[in-house]
Amino acid sequence: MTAPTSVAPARVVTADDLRLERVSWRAGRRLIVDGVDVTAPPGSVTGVLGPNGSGKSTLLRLVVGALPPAEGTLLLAGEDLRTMTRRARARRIALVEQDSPTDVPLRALDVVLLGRTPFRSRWATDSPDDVELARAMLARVGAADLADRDVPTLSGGERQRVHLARALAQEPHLLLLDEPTNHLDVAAQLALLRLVRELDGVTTLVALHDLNHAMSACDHVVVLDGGRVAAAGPPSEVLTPDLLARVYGVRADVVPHARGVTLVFSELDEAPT
Ligand SMILES: Nc1ncnc2c1ncn2[C@@H]1O[C@H](COP(=O)(O)OP(=O)(O)OP(=O)(O)O)[C@@H](O)[C@H]1O
Repeated sequence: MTAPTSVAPARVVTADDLRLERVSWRAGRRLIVDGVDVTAPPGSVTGVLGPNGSGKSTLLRLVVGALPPAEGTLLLAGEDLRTMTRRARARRIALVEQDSPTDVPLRALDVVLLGRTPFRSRWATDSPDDVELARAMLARVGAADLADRDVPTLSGGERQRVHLARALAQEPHLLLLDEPTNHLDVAAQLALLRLVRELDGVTTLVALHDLNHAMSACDHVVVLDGGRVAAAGPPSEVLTPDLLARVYGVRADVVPHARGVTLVFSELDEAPT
């Protein structure tokens, strides 16, 4: 695996702001996402946090249009996402799911080229520009050497990078990442968080379990609990020991170090050392 390189995107993309107002989604009679508000300014990184089953993935799937909201307003640069065509949404929004399909019999480069589909006419083949962009995005996520590998033969972390490269090749205005550090080793996690921070012209919504990653990578966080927003704002103001005890049921100690603070977790009833 080669180290990530800093290849600039081929085109400058203008980030869009995202506004969700009172967005809800039901599975049967159960409210899974319950009146959620999110405001993500252009170019910002917003962390979507919360315990297992709190509604993070569902919220991302509502934004990308994979699920129809039951209620609420979803605006991308002021445009109603509910009335946008699938193709128009795909030209503006890219999603990397938690476990993207892995059994497609394609080379990694071909998977990345799928990111260009919304910009091509139906029968057009890959243009040299598209291939160049796809290779640049593989390089950007440190996976240039995987271009000719068959995706089913890749490891979990390698596939994760290929799917991220596919999303970047889509040149999205809004990038949705669901647990992007899953499967990645510690160096690759840090490289990914740096890449997310350094992306120009993209607004990012990222579901994360690692709250220290949220502290270092996000401008804002939205903490979900049972489908509702429990707290929202800058991570250092939101991720307090009180909030973490209430929402996650854990004790959190805020430990200062040379580059800021780290949250150290223990079970609530564990005696302090
Ligand atoms: N299609 C569905 N039908 C029924 N229940 C669903 C459906 N989709 C999601 N749920 C339920 O909604 C809740 C929220 O799921 P979601 O995947 O959004 O949570 P999450 O916060 O992303 O969880 P995790 O951190 O475990 O990935 C869960 O209890 C899940 O079982």
